[in-house]
Amino acid sequence: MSENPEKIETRLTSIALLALFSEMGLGISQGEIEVALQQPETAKLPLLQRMKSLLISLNVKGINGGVVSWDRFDRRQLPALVEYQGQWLLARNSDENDEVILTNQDQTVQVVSSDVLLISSVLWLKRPVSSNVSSEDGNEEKPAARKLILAALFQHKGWLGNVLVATVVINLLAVATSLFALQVYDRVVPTLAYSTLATLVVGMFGIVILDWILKRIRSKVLDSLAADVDMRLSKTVFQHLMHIRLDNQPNSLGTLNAQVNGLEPIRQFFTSGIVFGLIDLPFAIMFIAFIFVIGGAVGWVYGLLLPIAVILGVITQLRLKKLIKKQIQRSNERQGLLIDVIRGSETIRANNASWRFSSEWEKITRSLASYQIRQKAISQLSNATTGSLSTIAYVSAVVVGVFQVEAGNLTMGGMIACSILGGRVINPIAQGVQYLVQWQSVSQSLNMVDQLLALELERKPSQHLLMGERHVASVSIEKARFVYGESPVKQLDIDELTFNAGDRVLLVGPIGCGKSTLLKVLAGLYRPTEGRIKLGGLDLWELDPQFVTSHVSYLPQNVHLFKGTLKSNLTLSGTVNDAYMMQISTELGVDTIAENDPKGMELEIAEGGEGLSGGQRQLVALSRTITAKPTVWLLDEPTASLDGDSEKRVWDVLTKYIKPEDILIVSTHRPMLAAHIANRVLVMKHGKIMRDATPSSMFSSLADTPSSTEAKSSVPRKSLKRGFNAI
Ligand SMILES: Nc1ncnc2c1ncn2[C@@H]1O[C@H](COP(=O)(O)OP(=O)(O)OP(=O)(O)O)[C@@H](O)[C@H]1O
Repeated sequence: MSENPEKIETRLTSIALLALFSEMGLGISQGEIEVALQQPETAKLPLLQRMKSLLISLNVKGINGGVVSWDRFDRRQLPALVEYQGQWLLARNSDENDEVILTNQDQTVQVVSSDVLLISSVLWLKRPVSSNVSSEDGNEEKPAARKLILAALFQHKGWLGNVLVATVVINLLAVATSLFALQVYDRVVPTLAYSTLATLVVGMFGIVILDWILKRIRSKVLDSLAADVDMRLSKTVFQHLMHIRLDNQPNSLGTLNAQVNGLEPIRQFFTSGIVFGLIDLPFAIMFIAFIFVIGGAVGWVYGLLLPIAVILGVITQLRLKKLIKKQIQRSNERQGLLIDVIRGSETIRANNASWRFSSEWEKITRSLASYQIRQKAISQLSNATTGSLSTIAYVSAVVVGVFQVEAGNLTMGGMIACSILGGRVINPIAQGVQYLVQWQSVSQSLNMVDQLLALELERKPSQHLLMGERHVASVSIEKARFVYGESPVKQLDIDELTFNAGDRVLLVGPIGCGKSTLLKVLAGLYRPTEGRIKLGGLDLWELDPQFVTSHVSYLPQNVHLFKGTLKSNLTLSGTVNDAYMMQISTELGVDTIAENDPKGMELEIAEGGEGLSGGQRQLVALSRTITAKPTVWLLDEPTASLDGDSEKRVWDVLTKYIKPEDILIVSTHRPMLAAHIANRVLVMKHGKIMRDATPSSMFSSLADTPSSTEAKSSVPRKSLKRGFNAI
């Protein structure tokens, strides 16, 4: 849409903007706004562009905004500025539903009925809900993913117990190695007592075998534990994903993908990593105590290494925090772009737009690479420093040991035993530092999974679900409003509408008027933001979803087929009788798709339905809908991709299978062919029902009403103006 200069006579004042900015929590003074408003180059710009440059000059970023007419504005998005009696005034919600509180320029307030604002414009600004990995104020959502992991691990406390015992024994065996060295150097070497040596060697041999067995058992237990935890978590997350409210799904596929896949690093960290860390680290402290016992002051060397290494790990972690957050965001953007490009490859080629996506890809990859290089540099610095610290600790321990030997506090054997034990201290400490560093990525992944788990489900898990009547005799709408996400524009605004058994309804109206939205809301795919949808007198959202889907069938405008066979796509729900499916498919002409293929109904379908034409896909979807035997048929442009003959055939088949008591609602831009089965026509505009009449009274004028240019041009210019995305 090109932006026509909008002739907004009403002057934006610093007082009105100040009031709105303070409501939004933006700390901007009136003086700053005055200066920004007085810039001559912006004075002649259309309102939205002016607002944009105003925000830029005020250095305010990340704000969405737009201008809409009051009757399409979602009032829950107040406060906003409303054009009223030649002034922009701050409007806030009042306790009374039909009233709005306006703040005048002189700071007095007036309460007006929302009806008086019907023709007013609304200028709304909003900070988008942060899609960041964690909230800026650190006020994180409850750690659902952490809880899930701990619960999954806790379920295996028997296994964890075994691992614990094995690790304790393995560590104690390490003490035996150092005692072996102590005995050999102090007892065997001075006296050449070979029998003692032989006994010690036999003992050590047994210890080595035991150590080998225990380590094998431990790794097997941990691997199967990890696999089990992974399975449980993936199942929970996938189940959640399958039941998220559709109108609540994140817009970014890259983010969604990362949220689902975020479990991988978490699982690895929590199972193998943390189990080792939790057990090995306390043992490192125990070994330091042993070194104190054997080598006295030598113990201080390792005692000092531990806090230094922990400080190093914490500092590294803090340095990585912001970097990893940005890296994940960029990586999600890249995944989203990739998915978009693969899906839209034909459009990209046809429009010669590859360069645009290539340059976007390069831009993201470049910044991602720079984050990765910086992240690697920080991690490697930490690894190298830990390595050097370990060597310094070893050398220092030897030097201190020499003085201890000189003072007669330590024998040669004791010194070697201390060195062996020192190695057992250094390893877990170095590992601990690595875990601290890894924690940043793991914690970001945890936040991603948390965000996914925080998305509202279609039905609350604890909700008591109702089962309706066997026959659904009516579908009704009561004061239903629907808005997409954070949008301030109501895409559905219907006070009362009832469909009764036997209704055959044509839904017509200009593009984007809300026909598909209405069908999705009626199908229970989108939950109305306000109001209710009733199925057979019961609230659709309190009914068992299986009951809803067994009565209501929705045919989407854009048909999606899945990887599999033609048959598996026709019988998607898995509850369809094969003979019935074949009968419907033959009547619709779906069987002709497989006619020339030796595989017949087992014809392979690629991801997204590749391999079938648009019309063929529509026939497959229609077949699915008819075989579902619904009571309420919601068809969104059912014949848009079909030729004249196929369209006629589809209507004949539909007429045959729709029972007299069923309810049929069809959204269409080509009403004439469907008109013969309709007994009611609804005309929509701006999410509202403008006319509800019989076909006979409507069709004489329909040719130039609903989807025609007249309908489009009759949209008041002010009703929906442009918005802008976060800048
Ligand atoms: N997922 C979405 N997020 C945000 N806005 C949306 C979304 N889907 C649709 N809209 C907006 O909602 C409005 C109604 O869309 P809808 O698809 O219901 O129109 P329609 O009458 O079915 O159009 P058409 O005749 O072209 O199919 C449009 O203005 C559209 O921009």
